[in-house]
Formats: sequence, structure tokens, C-alpha cells
Amino acid sequence: MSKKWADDESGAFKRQVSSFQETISASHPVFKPAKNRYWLYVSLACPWAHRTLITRCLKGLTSVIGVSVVHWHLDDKGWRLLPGDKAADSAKDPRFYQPAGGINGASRDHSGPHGEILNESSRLFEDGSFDPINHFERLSQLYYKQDPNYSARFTVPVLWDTETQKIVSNESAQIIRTLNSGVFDEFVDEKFRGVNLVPSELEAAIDEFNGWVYDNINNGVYKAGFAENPVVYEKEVTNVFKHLDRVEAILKEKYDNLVSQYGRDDLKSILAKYYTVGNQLTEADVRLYTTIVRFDPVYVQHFKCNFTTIRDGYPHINLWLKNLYWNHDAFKLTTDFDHIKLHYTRSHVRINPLGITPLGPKPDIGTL
Ligand SMILES: N[C@@H](CCC(=O)N[C@@H](CS)C(=O)NCC(=O)O)C(=O)O
Repeated sequence: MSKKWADDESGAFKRQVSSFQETISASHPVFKPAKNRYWLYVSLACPWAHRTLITRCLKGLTSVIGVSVVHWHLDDKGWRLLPGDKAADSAKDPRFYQPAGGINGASRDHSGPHGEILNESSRLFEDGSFDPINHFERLSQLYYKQDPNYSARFTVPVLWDTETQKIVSNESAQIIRTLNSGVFDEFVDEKFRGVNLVPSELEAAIDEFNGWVYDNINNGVYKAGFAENPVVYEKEVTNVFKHLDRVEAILKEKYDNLVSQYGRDDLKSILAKYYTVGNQLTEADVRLYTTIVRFDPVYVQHFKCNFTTIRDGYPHINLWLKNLYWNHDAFKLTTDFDHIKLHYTRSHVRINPLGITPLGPKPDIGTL
């Protein structure tokens, strides 16, 4: 029996509340800032985990917090890690300190067929990485280590404390605030200390934007895609596009203002200020990006969000997306289209019973 994601009675998808929500700070009784003390467990497919990878990279924390990447295939027992090469096991292994945890998504060619790749394939540092901290082969083991009676879902991301062997947080919204807060500034290169994705003068606007984007776009695509009732699906998919229209209108206004300031031909100056909230890169961009970059490759067909595509229907969102991907390594190096496509199409057996991964769209993302 394949796993159902929707509520039995209503046919609607409801996301669970994260169980662990601690933070890290000098004044925290337990979780103090330190280099190489904390470890991130992520999936490259998951939009929520992707937020933490981008933020980690933007804040220069790739040499401070290591990362293990779960296999893209989510099975009945949840996420798994690859069997580790014990001889090479070391939390200091540089492969775990790369932007995407030893899996540099953008460096591979993604145009090849997926047909020969099995769900059980174990290409180390391609399909996933191992766990040099706990030597676990299942993410669930982390949760049980923390709480033997844990009874909720075993979700990524998890921010793990190697010292107390406890989960700091499994809530991405909170993890990215912690990573951004500056508590690790003493361990990073000077150029990263000034990076602040939630500047105080924009905080209220960022929170307001994040609020409706989360409910209607980030989680909206899941509510459309996991709906098990056509009436629920139609309501949710309509709502997703209504809010994409809203983002498009915001970015169009921004673009038109920048054009009148710099002229249409000075794309470099335009793009330097072309962000969703204010004139600088913020958390609002990070949180929206992880949904938009998955939209054409997966959500259009797999979650049936197919009124149009980003590339065909939303020119201003598309330009914003391509700017983030091509001009900011933190976005490109953490985006892995293979993990994204393979995960959704092979793990949600109820939605795609044959597990055939569509080859398109080609390309995964357009050029600038
Ligand atoms: N509230 C969580 C949601 C995380 C989440 O739903 N992660 C999904 C992957 S996209 C997961 O790990 N699901 C595994 C499962 O449900 O078994 C966050 O934002 O951190």
C-alpha cells in the first residue's frame, strides 16, 4: 500500500508541526556557537532543506558546519544515508564541507536519461553521502537517538549537535534564522560577517512576504499535488497561480522602476537590485527560490500545477530565478536537478505509480 499524504476524510494535505525548535547562541544554556560542533542532515530534493544549504553557503558557513545528504529516494522507512566508507569516516572530510555536502549539484551534466538509475543505486556523493558523525544509515535513527518514543515523521532538515548528541532544530524556517543570526561570525571569513538576510529595516516586510508565500506557494504546491480529491486540487492549484501572479506583479513593478533608473540595456545594474523585498538579497528570496526552481522541472507535471510554466508564463519571476541561479553560487551549487526530479517522481508512488521520471523540461533552467 503506497503512502498517502492527504487526510482521509477531506483529501487535503496537512503539514506536521516540527518537533524540535531550539536555537544556537552565546546565551543559550546548551547550544553555544562553535566551529565543527553542529551538523546538518539534508535532502537536495527537499525545498525546506534547500533553504538551509543556501543560507549556510551565503553566510560562509560551509567550513563551519558539515553536511550529510540523504539518498534522493524516500521509501517506506523514510530517508536513508549511504553506507559509509569507515576508513574515510571523518567529520573533517572536506567533502562534507562543500556547499551541498560533497555533492556539487551544478557541476554534473543533468541532461542524461534517468531510466537506468535504480532507486537502490548507491553512487557515493552522487545519490547521497554517508554519515561520518553517527554512522547512521537511516535518518530515523537520529530521531530515535534523541527520543526513543518519537512518533512523528522523520523530516529533513535536521540540525544536529555533535556534542550533546541532540537535535537543535528540525524546522528550516528557524534553522535559517539561526544560521543568519551572526552567532558563527567569528569563525567565518570577514566578507561574510556583513551578510544579513534579515536586516532589521526589512524584517517586517520579509515576514509579511514569507507568510503568504509559505501558505500559498511553498506549501501551496504540496496542497495541490497531494490532494486526493479533485475539488481540493482545483481550489489549491488555482490558489497557487493566483499568488504567482501576485509575485509576478511585484517583480514587474520592481523591474520597471529599475529600468527607468538605469535604462533597459544595463541589465547588470538592474539585476544587482532585482530582489523580492527591498533592493538586496534577503531571506524572502531564499525561501521563494527553492519552490520556483523546482516548479518547471517537477511541480508542473508531478503536482499538476500546469496552468503555465514559470518560463512561459512569468517573465519577471523567470528573470529573478535565473539571476539567483546563474549569478549567485550559493543558489547554483546547492541546486541538484537530478535529486529533485528523481526524488519526487520515484518516491511518491501514489502520484506516479510507475516511477518513470520525465526527461524534460529541457533545459532544467534557462540561461540569462
Ligand atoms: N517544517 C519542516 C518541513 C520539512 C519537510 O516536510 N521535509 C520533508 C521533505 S520535503 C521530509 O523530510 N519528509 C519526509 C517524510 O515525511 O517522511 C521544515 O520546514 O523544516
